[in-house]
Amino acid sequence: MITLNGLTKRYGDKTAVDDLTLELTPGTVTGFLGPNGAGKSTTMRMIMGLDSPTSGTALIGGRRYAELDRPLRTIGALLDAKAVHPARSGRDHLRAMAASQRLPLSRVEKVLSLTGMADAARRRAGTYSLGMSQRLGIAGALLGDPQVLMLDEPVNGLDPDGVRWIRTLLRSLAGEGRTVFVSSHLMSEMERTADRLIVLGKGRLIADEPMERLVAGSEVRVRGPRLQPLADVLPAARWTGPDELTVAGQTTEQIGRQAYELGLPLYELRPVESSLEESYMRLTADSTEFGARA
Ligand SMILES: Nc1ncnc2c1ncn2[C@@H]1O[C@H](COP(=O)(O)OP(=O)(O)OP(=O)(O)O)[C@@H](O)[C@H]1O
Repeated sequence: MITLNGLTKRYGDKTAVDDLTLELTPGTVTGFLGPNGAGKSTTMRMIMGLDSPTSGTALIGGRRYAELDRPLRTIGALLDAKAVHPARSGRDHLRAMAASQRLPLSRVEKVLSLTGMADAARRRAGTYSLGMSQRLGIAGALLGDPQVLMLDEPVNGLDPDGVRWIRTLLRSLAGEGRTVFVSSHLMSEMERTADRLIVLGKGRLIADEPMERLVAGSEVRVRGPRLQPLADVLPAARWTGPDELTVAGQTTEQIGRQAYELGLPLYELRPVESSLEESYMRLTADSTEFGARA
């Protein structure tokens, strides 16, 4: 469990993370989204004690990172896959991590095989591709068999097999009852992987929703031979075909009743699922720091 309470980080007059309060629960993959510069990495760094909050707290299982005894056993994180000594082999890197926290060396072999890195473990980390570095970073995060996993952009640089591997791994870790917190810019991937989504914009929480609610139909598609009277009474309706209207902000029940009262036959009346990407673009329209303005 990760608990953020009023978490805030200011750099000079810039507020990178603004009064963030939320709880990340076990057994769930929580996706962390937001435009570039929204404050995702800063939030994760504060959870790991790498940045200190200006105010508020970030607790893991009720304690600050610095208060954890052998933290790798409580929380595993991948924040920067390239933060590995390039001359060290993957195996030696993990062995040093294990030794630093008195973890059994058998865990090193276990996580190497879990991440598909056993064959590459003897090579120097400096020769790894980005995908292999990501796998080594995930091996490090899993080393202490922690209940909480936090991964910043873990699918960056992975090929489609690697992306699928991460998805399956994160789902199974949450299935074992762990808390999984993962940031990504890949919407379609988040849609398949996460149960819950947290969206940040300019440091502020702008959405915290179960995935199914974010992609649930927020518009209704109506088809029929004579829809003009319906279009006249529904200001939020727009024509999306010669015999088709798309209506925002109304339920199928409300529209069905209106059509009945106007005596209009309908061929089709159904909620339209929007993709996560569409919902995300709507939510963050006002929060992109670097977006092009028309
Ligand atoms: N050490 C720092 N000094 C000054 N400003 C910083 C520092 N670290 C981050 N920032 C600023 O804080 C804001 C949030 O940055 P952060 O890296 O947390 O965003 P992000 O959501 O992770 O972005 P991205 O998706 O691009 O990785 C940005 O405006 C960034 O420029």
